[in-house]
Order: sequence, then C-alpha cells, then structure tokens
Amino acid sequence: MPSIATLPPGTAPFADLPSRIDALPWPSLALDLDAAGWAMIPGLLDAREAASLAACYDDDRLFRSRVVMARHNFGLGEYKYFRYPLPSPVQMLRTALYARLAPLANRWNRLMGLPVRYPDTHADLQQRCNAAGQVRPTPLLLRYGAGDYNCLHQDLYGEHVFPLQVAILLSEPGRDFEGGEFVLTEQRPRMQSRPEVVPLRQGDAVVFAVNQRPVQGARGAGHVYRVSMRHGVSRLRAGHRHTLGVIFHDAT
Ligand SMILES: O=C(O)CCC(=O)C(=O)O
Ligand SMILES: [Fe+2]
Repeated sequence: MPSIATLPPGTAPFADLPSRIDALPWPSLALDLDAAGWAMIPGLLDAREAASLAACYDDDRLFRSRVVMARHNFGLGEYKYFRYPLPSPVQMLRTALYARLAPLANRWNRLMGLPVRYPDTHADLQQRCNAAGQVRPTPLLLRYGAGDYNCLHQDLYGEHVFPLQVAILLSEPGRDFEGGEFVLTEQRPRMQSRPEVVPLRQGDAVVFAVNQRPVQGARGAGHVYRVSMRHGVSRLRAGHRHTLGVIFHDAT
C-alpha cells in the first residue's frame, strides 16, 4: 500500500482511494475479522481527507436527514444521512470496500448456515435493496460534543442486511476530543456480553460485524455458533468527534 507520506506533493485528496483500498492486506484483515468480528485499517484516510469529510457536516445540501440521538434514546449527539448522489469519496469507499468484503460475508454466511449470498458488486446489492423498498442511502456523518455518547446498537434498516460495515474516525483523540472510544460488545449464547474498545486514531477505519458473526466451537471441528455484536461510543469528556459510517445496505 502506498503510504500517504510517499504520495507526490499536491496529489488531490481521495484521488487514489480505490487503489489504496485494493492494496490493503485483505488476507490478514480477514483473519482479524474471523478471530474477533472486527479489524482495524490504520490510516485509511490521511489527516487532510479526514478533516475535509468532517467539515462536510455543516453543508446541509449533502444530507437527506438529521437525527438528534436524544429524541430516540439512541444516546447524545447527532448524525446526518447523506443523500444520493453520495459525495464521491463516500461513494468510492462504499464501492471499493464492498467488493473486498462481499466474499468474506459469503463465507461467514456459509459457516453460519445462512442461505443468503451477496453479489460481487455494490450496484447489485443496491438493486436488491431497491426491489425490497430499501431505497434511502445509509452512509452517515456523526458528530459528538462533550458529554455525548452513542448507545450500543445494530444498524439494521430492513429485510436486506449486508453483515459487515465500516466506520472511519475523522477526528484525532487527545487533540480534538477526550473519551469517546469506539466500543464493540459480543453476546455469546448463554454468556454475558464481552466488551472491546477499538483504539482508533484520526483516519483509521474499523470493519465490524453488523449483527452476527460465526465462531468456531471448542467442541470439535465443524461446530460453528453465531454470536451477536453491537457497537457504540463511550461518553466524550471534552471536545468534538466526527465519524463517517459506511453501511452497505440501504434503508426503507
Ligand atoms: O461514531 C462512531 O464511532 C460510531 C458510528 C456508528 O455507529 C456507525 O458508523 O454505525
Ligand atoms: Fe452504528
């Protein structure tokens, strides 16, 4: 993967994003996802790209709706869903990441004994969503201030669910905000939930299971069970934090 530091000066932000995504170490990301249900992609965006996406939050022409989390008991803070057509960096991220994650999603479904298989391209997934009335875009920007948090949840928006999603931290912990950690919990059958914190920095992405993931049982090969995952954000103690959420299925 060409590191950001080696790009020629003046390279336009996001210009080589699809090739950067293709060059990621996908086999090792798949191993992380299999082992833990999440994988981190350090430095998917550089600081300039992350900051420019965060700055989009105030441009209401880019969004179809705004959600104030407290009104729904989702937490404190707010987010906005992009409208179609998505800004090109968001569209590139969605398309290029999907192409790499679809084979993994299909493998997970095979392991879990689930019959659904996902098409190779995001355009085809979108067609499937549209046919079921899921026509509204789900990629979103989130904004948190001091005291804000995001309750543990799952981003399910209809019958069709692509089982992996991506979140990219657009702000820098320690500089822009304190607290506000990305948290995942895993609910194993007949066991209490296990929490994990993903130590994201600005521009880092986390790929994670939307609802369920396969876990190899201890009792012999072949026995796979499903664990249920949720994600959220711990309370910010200071500052401001922005995130880009890339969800692949659309909403009713
Ligand atoms: O702000 C975060 O890190 C969490 C965002 C989130 O819930 C999502 O992208 O679905
Ligand atoms: Fe979410």
